[in-house]
Amino acid sequence: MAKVRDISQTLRPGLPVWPGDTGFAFERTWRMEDGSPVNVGRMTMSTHSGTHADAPLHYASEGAAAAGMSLDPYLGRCIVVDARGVEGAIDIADLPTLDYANRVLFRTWDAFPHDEWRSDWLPVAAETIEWLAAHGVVLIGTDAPSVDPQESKTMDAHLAVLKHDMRILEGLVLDDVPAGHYELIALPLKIGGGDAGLCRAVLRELPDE
Ligand SMILES: Nc1ccccc1C(=O)C[C@H](N)C(=O)O
Ligand SMILES: [Zn+2]
Ligand SMILES: [Zn+2]
Repeated sequence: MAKVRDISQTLRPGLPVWPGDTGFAFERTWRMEDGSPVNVGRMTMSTHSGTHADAPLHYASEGAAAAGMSLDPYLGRCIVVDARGVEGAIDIADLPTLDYANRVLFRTWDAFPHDEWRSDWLPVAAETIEWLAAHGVVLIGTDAPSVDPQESKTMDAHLAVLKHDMRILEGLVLDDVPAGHYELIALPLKIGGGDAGLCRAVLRELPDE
């Protein structure tokens, strides 16, 4: 049985979220201790909480919503790239050989900041996204909260993704994942009108080549 690595954040009260965005809340609305036959809960959260897939609607008013996105980009062979130590932004020079992988996941944190909001993440340069698109890449993932810097107003990386109709995963947890090739499985929730889709993202080890 091929090893499966969970690369998803745990959604929980206190989950660090984008400054000013909706915090994660969970409450039980039906309780067995109150005589209900079952326990049922209710969640309140931002669409961009935790590990998620941006929908094109997030960065383009006419873009596809989460429920309407093809699942193909979120299933298949990928390469995990260790980008730790890169200064400024992930540039083309920081890329390894991308043989046999049209999905690229970037690890940027030494240790994923599970308990604090960090705004100093490593973004992906728009030129890098253009280069990746030219080499057949259909999905870019990162352990950062965004492919653009927090203060970006021009959203250059997202707009490069839009131009080539690529897809994005953000908020991955790659601390325990060695660089290399894996099978990615990260299906976004089918949210009608959603600007993003929460994912349970995993990597499955590939058979020895
Ligand atoms: N929650 C937000 C509120 C306002 C502005 C951005 C966000 C984001 O989460 C960024 C998003 N994850 C992105 O795709 O870059
Ligand atoms: Zn997002
Ligand atoms: Zn994004």
